[in-house]
Amino acid sequence: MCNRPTQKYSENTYLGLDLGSQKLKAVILNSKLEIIFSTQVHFDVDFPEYGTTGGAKQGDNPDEYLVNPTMWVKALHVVFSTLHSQGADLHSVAAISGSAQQHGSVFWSEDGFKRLCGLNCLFKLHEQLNEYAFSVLQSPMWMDGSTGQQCSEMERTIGGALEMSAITGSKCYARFTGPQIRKIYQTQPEKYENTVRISLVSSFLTSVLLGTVAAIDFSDGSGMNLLDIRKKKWSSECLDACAPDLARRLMKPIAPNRLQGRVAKYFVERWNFRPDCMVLSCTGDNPSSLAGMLLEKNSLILSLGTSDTIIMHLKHAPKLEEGHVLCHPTIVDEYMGLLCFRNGSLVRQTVCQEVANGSWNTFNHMLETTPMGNYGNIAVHFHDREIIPLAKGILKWNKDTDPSSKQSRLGLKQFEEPAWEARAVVEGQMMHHRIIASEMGFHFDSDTKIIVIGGASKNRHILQIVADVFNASVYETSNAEMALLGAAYRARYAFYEYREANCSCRRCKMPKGRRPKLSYTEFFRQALPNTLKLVASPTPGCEVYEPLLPRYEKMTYILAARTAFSDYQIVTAS
Ligand SMILES: Nc1ncnc2c1ncn2[C@@H]1O[C@H](COP(=O)(O)OP(=O)(O)O)[C@@H](O)[C@H]1O
Ligand SMILES: O=C(CO)[C@@H](O)[C@H](O)COP(=O)(O)O
Repeated sequence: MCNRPTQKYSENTYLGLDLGSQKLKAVILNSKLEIIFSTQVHFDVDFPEYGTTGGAKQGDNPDEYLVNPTMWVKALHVVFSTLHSQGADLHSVAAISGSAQQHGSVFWSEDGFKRLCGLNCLFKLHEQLNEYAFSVLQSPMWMDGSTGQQCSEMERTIGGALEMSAITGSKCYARFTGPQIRKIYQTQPEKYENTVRISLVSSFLTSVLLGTVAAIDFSDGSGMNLLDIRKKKWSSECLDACAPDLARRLMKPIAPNRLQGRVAKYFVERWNFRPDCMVLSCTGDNPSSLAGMLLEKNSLILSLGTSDTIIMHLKHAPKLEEGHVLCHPTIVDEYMGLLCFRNGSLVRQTVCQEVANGSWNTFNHMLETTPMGNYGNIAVHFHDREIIPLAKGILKWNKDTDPSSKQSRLGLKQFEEPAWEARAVVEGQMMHHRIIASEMGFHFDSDTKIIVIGGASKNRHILQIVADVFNASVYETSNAEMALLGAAYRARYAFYEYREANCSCRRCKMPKGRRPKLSYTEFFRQALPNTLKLVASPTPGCEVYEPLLPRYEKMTYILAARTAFSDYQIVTAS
């Protein structure tokens, strides 16, 4: 049923959305930036009809991870309906923004484009943006690692991995959208031909809110191997190396702080949004987490969501061999560094299931009753093909394993105690994160602050291992949902900027450069209390990890060599 808009609301509010791997979450903040409404949809649990595990379905090839985009549309409908039925006054929402898993893509058909522009409030969103709206119904999502061939082809055309990284901030990575688009173009050419627009998951979210296809923002656009991150334009060489007639399908990219438009009439008529409700570009979940934090020097964010990621602020864009440089989501012409580890929460969850019957309490008890260093028992758990290094498999060593022996390549079948398995998975992951972050140039010292966010950051036992392995203090924020809050904060700041630009008071009539407009950071430094809380400090004796780090690294080399060899065998066999 369509609603007739009411015109009164008590205060302006701000809506943030986060379309993560496993859930769609929403939050409404009041003018004091307090959460007044929130809701979420958990895909695996709430939508069993889509048959997802961890928010995706495996394709024919074990490295393929796919999502039917109509699931996300349905989730959006359910989230808005729930907020409305909770009694949220959606007429008070002055601005909306969102965050979404990075790299995934959505392929709009011509029919879908028309349906999006003509949404009818009498029907549900997913009754209109259904299977006819998308030319590709199995969209690749960030966990997909099946485009090794396309990565090599694109890099070769551009002049090598370093050249690709110099332009786009990253060498080609299998989950990045450019190689994924190339794979669709090569393997399903008729579907590519029938695609009028391509969105990232974040710009798909913006598109549904706007009722037309939205531009891709620079920050999330940096995760495609297509954007020149310094010139802030699509790189014509990269587009040509990817697929034909791509610029039209992607449209011009846009600054993350640019307003994309007003909310679609559909939302006004169906859920009583006000017609002038502003829609700011949605962006990737990692940039959005950075927007949710005011990071100090020496701090890095460790996000323990579905993936584990490390996020840091960079003033300039270094040229890297591994890892990613992205355009900063809130500071023009600055950058962020990102490392992503595919084997994060889902691996911890699997081991928790195996050794503790899925109970985090039992798992935590196991962590509590085992010592730092785990008596020398180390495990590498790359259940899925890891991103850095490209390696898949599980390898376990104990203190007696000789790295130069033949046996070290096979490792142990299992440890003697289930509790050692529990500690080994978490310690191994954190050793891996530390090694790769150091290789990327992050210098850990006694001033280092690690700020943890994401689903697993509520687990204090895991956080203690983070503090010990990194030998650094670990802080949590009062709300671990930083990507979600970052979205709502960006909406809040966009409304402030808009007000400042359009205010006609004497102060605001001053010539531009003299107006004391607050930057994003200044605005939130004033508006937000310091929410960081120390939750774990390194335990005396944590130097025990120093000799374990090179052993762990050696184990990852063994798995990487094994993976490269089996890839080589597949290529030569075909
Ligand atoms: N108490 C806990 N201990 C460890 N991990 C947890 C705990 N609670 C939730 N998690 C993990 O958090 C993950 C989800 O994190 P979240 O940030 O919500 O995901 P996303 O944003 O990627 O959809 C789950 O896969 C789960 O394993
Ligand atoms: O691929 C990346 C970053 O490069 C992932 O971090 C995705 O952005 C998914 O995020 P989560 O759902 O795991 O938080």
